[in-house]
Amino acid sequence: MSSTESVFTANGVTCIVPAQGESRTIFENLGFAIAPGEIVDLVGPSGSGKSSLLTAFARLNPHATGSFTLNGHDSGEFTPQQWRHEVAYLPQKPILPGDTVADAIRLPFTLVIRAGASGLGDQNDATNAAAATTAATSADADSAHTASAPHRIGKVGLGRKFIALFRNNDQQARKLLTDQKIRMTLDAMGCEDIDLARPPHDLSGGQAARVSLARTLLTEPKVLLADEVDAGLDDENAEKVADIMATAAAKGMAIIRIRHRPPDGRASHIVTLANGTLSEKAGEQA
Ligand SMILES: Nc1ncnc2c1ncn2[C@@H]1O[C@H](COP(=O)(O)OP(=O)(O)OP(=O)(O)O)[C@@H](O)[C@H]1O
Repeated sequence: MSSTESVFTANGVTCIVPAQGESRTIFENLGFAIAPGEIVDLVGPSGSGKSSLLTAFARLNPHATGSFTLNGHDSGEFTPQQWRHEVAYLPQKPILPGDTVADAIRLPFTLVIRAGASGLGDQNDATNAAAATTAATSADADSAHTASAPHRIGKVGLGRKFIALFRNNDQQARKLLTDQKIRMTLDAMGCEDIDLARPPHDLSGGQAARVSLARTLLTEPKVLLADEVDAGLDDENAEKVADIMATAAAKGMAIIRIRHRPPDGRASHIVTLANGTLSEKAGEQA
């Protein structure tokens, strides 16, 4: 694993989940590090704990413990929201509420304004925006891994709340993140095919994956944790998603991708999680 000039490190990471009234250790005392601009692919058998590890890195996994640093600063120096701004978790299934694609992309910024109006906006906008993105997009992770976030986004609970907040604050969010800026950002990512005025539920799977990725990248995390975001996509769309990430990495973002697809030549390292152990085999570099 990378160690020189790491932007992110993890040490002593352990995950113990409840299992039929007892507990089961998924992995124990794992270490990991990644440098700015690196793409590390995390692979391994189904159920080996890849998602559990990524959600642990994002401090979203209540069953995991460990020490984490960002640019040499211990995670304890950050609030969970600040941490998730810098270490952003992107789940496999895009969740894009709102009437239009532009609204869906603006969601984190809309929620920032809402937080400010409620007197909760005591951190900077980007931090809140990223935290909101995580909250809005990590429903899968929440349901699987986060005991402290019992609401599901969707037809009930948090979903409606987000949409209500979204409508209330849309005007201000439009000023913070204009349609023009969104258009330029999407075009720069090779997403010229995505119409901002379209309802998000009309998007193809590949388009939805790219919009979800674009939304997270707009909040400028230092580390992106991408949990199988190319699963279920055809090769062409998987390539587009990979291109967008490679461009972000070229600008310095550290990216960890859980992947089940064959290597695509973009990873700096490929790390396998199996039987509770992380290993990087010689010759597996992409
Ligand atoms: N909250 C939880 N409660 C109980 N068991 C859990 C919980 N979260 C994860 N597990 C179990 O931990 C193991 C690892 O799950 P995880 O989703 O991290 O694996 P994975 O490698 O990402 O799998 P896949 O490749 O199929 O997505 C699985 O056996 C899963 O059932």
